[in-house]
Order: sequence, then C-alpha cells, then structure tokens
Amino acid sequence: MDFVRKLRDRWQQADTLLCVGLDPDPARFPESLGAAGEDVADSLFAFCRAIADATAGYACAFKPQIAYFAAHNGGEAALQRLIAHLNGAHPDIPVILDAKRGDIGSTAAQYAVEAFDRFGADAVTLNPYMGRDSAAPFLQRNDRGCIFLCHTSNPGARDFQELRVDGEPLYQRVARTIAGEWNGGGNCALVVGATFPEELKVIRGIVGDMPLLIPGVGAQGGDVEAVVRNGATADGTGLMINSSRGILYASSGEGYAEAAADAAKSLRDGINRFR
Ligand SMILES: O=C(O)c1cc(=O)[nH]c(=O)n1[C@@H]1O[C@H](COP(=O)(O)O)[C@@H](O)[C@H]1O
Repeated sequence: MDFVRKLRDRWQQADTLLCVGLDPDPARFPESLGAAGEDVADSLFAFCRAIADATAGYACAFKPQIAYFAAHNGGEAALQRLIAHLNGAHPDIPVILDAKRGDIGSTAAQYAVEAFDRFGADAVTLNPYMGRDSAAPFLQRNDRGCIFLCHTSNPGARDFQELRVDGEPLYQRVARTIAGEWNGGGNCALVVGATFPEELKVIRGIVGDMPLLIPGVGAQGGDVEAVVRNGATADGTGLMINSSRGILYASSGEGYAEAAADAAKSLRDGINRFR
C-alpha cells in the first residue's frame, strides 16, 4: 500500500497523530544495554525495538534518524534490521527514514534505492534546495512518500527559509511549488517545525490536506495546542507530530520502554484533546 494511503488509514484506525522518533544515543541508554563498545550495533537495535514495540499502539508513524545509526560501526546494519522488524511486527505503521537527502539526479537515484529498497522505508525526508531534478528519482516512486523540508524547527530556519523571493518568503514558495508542481503522484508531504505555529497556519492554507511532519514538540519547546489548531485538516488529521527525546529518554532506568509508552500515550492524548 502506498505511503499516503497507509498513513491516512493509520490516522483513522488508531486515532493518533503521534510520530515516534527513533534517535538512539548510546550515551543515554540504560546500563543493562551495554552502552559503548563492540556491541553498540546490537544495543541500537535492541533499544529501538523495545521502544517501538512499547509505543506502537500510540504511533501513526515511526521516524528513525539515520545519523544516530550511521555514526556507529555496524549502525546501518542495525537500522536495516530495525526497519525490517518494524515492517514485520507493525505492518500498519508507516516508517519514515529521516535522512534529509538531496543531490544531483544520478546521485539522488542511489539515495532513493538506499531509502526505499535497501532500508525498506515507506517515506524519506528530503531537502528541496537543489530543485526539481534532484527530487525526481524520489517523486517517481509514487508508492513511497517524499517529505520535503519547508520551514524547519531550528532557530536558523530564518536564515534562508524566510528570505523574500518575488514578494513572498521562500518557505511559502517551497510549499506552493511542491503542492502545485511536484505532487503529481500524490506522494508529497512537508516538514514544518512545531516551533513556528504561525508559519504552520500559512503553510496549511497553501497545501490543502497534504500531510505535514511536525518535529519540535517536547525537547525543542513547540506547543501542541498551537500545532493542532493551526495545522490539522478539517477532519482533524493531516499531521505527524514527532517526538524523539521526550519519548526515548522518559526514563534511563530498566523500565525505559514502559516509561516511553507512558510518555507516548500522554502526548497522543494531549494532541487528541485539541482535535
Ligand atoms: O526532518 C526532521 O525530522 C526534523 C526537521 C526539523 O526541522 N527539525 C527536527 O528536529 N527534525 C528531526 O526531528 C527530531 C526531533 O527530535 P526531538 O527534539 O528530540 O523530539 C530529530 O530527529 C530531528 O533531526
């Protein structure tokens, strides 16, 4: 099933807009996982599997961040193993590979194979800065999702994304171009930081009911109520609201997976309160 349909089904069936971010940092693992040393790849896998299995009931998507795996010897194999586990154990929950790819077409074609065929992700995050031809190898895989950076969550988002181009901020031009010209396959989505709720409202007005990935609640300080009020579609969906550290490190003790499940449930409920 294609990414956008799978996501819409999941929103409806599980009544959740929460995306569980999988950004494993061995320095923050419970002692029993053996944080450092030669078994680090096994620890990355075991930690993320425990978190994913515990939080699955509250998740509309999982989002592993590739850097947290690729930083370690054997980490990419652990990521591949993890996504195979997610696809097997939780087949109704789409997996977003957060890799923020973008390059000339021939190289982008390899990145598309990496994300969709090697890792088996349903969707990938992409940087649109290099333009249409850099996105084409991803866009043409219309069973998979292409989630483009539009207005990011970090303070430096303003440096370029808010510069005015022909009278409008660049992020608005990005939203308009992707919704109007790149989305022929119906497989596009955008990243909008929770820390910019007014910009989120403008973007929702531009893109109709296109799915939006919203990082930045929890550790980065974004406000859930403002996100839901400004970003949800008329049917109360349209959003994948990501939390990574707030769920992963809810506890550093042996009960970390149960604590993560409690944190995920509480954020899911907090989001649903405003829908
Ligand atoms: O593409 C992303 O996921 C992303 C875009 C953005 O603008 N800001 C942002 O924080 N992210 C990612 O979202 C996650 C946020 O993590 P927490 O702040 O721990 O919830 C990290 O994996 C970031 O790499």
